[in-house]
Amino acid sequence: MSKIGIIGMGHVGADLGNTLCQAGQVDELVIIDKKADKITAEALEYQDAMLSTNQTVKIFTQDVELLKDADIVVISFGSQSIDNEDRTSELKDNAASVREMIPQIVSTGFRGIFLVISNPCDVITALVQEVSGFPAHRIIGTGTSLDTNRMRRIVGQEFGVSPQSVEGYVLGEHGESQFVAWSTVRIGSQLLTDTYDVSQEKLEWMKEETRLGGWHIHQAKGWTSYGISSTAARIIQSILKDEQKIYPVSTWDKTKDIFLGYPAVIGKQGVVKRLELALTDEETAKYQKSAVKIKSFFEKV
Ligand SMILES: NC(=O)c1ccc[n+]([C@@H]2O[C@H](COP(=O)([O-])OP(=O)(O)OC[C@H]3O[C@@H](n4cnc5c(N)ncnc54)[C@H](O)[C@@H]3O)[C@@H](O)[C@H]2O)c1
Repeated sequence: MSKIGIIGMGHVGADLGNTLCQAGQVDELVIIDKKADKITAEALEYQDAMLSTNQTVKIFTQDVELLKDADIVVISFGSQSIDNEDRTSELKDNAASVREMIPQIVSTGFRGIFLVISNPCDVITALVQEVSGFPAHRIIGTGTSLDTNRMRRIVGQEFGVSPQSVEGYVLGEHGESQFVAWSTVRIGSQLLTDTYDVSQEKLEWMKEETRLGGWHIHQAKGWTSYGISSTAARIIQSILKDEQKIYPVSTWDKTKDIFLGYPAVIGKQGVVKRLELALTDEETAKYQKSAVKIKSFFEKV
């Protein structure tokens, strides 16, 4: 029996709930939002849609107490204040929501895993850990997993291969200081920078396109949701099925004492272990810069 809670059922939370229901990925779903009418409507929509896909997921609404025995609680609340190209503009409102909601969830006796999507993702993940008091391995932010998918899409397009055959990671902040760790990027099993005649300008352009990936979508439709909800669904599956798959999630780095995007093995217990990448000196410096930035925002909340 698997049970997932989603707190914050806007574009992202609602899409995630739909993804989980359509795939029959969970047995029970508890959905919570400040907007009670929207929650009622989403529950009805999920039930209507599941008739066509022949899935059965029990939907519960607006009851925090039911999270007591949930496997995972997803944090996807948001504020409307997101500024173009600055995810940190949501910090004040989302930090207030963490302080309002996390103690309520913890006081139910919940002992599962928090999966954090809300922005600024790394800072909110760190705050959820601090407020919950949970061990760091049970707090996971989606981190740079979506950015990594965007990088794979762009590299695949540029080099004429399926993005699914592109491996590698975007690391650091899910935000402006993120970077592509080119020392990890492979097409097939071949290192991109060794195998292809690729200029520094081209690498820089692909990195910028990756960073701007969310904003291109955001500018046109006002939000992004399918990419992050399917990414979150994959992480949820790795936890529920103890798959031990590797995702570049926002995870606690003990040497930096903060959460930021780095590949980790994800299983039933949350973060099983972090990889040990052999980054170049330049990449190590960029990772450090991201850590300093996230920490400085964390210290403000
Ligand atoms: N990590 C990523 O890669 C990624 C990608 C896309 C969006 N996001 C973030 O996800 C969050 C949600 O985005 P969205 O587009 O769904 O926003 P949205 O504005 O559509 O929805 C936010 C929802 O949260 C609810 N809410 C706010 N405070 C709450 C609280 N204290 N308790 C319960 N519900 C609360 C609101 O009522 C609203 O329904 C934002 O922070 C956004 O920046 C992250």
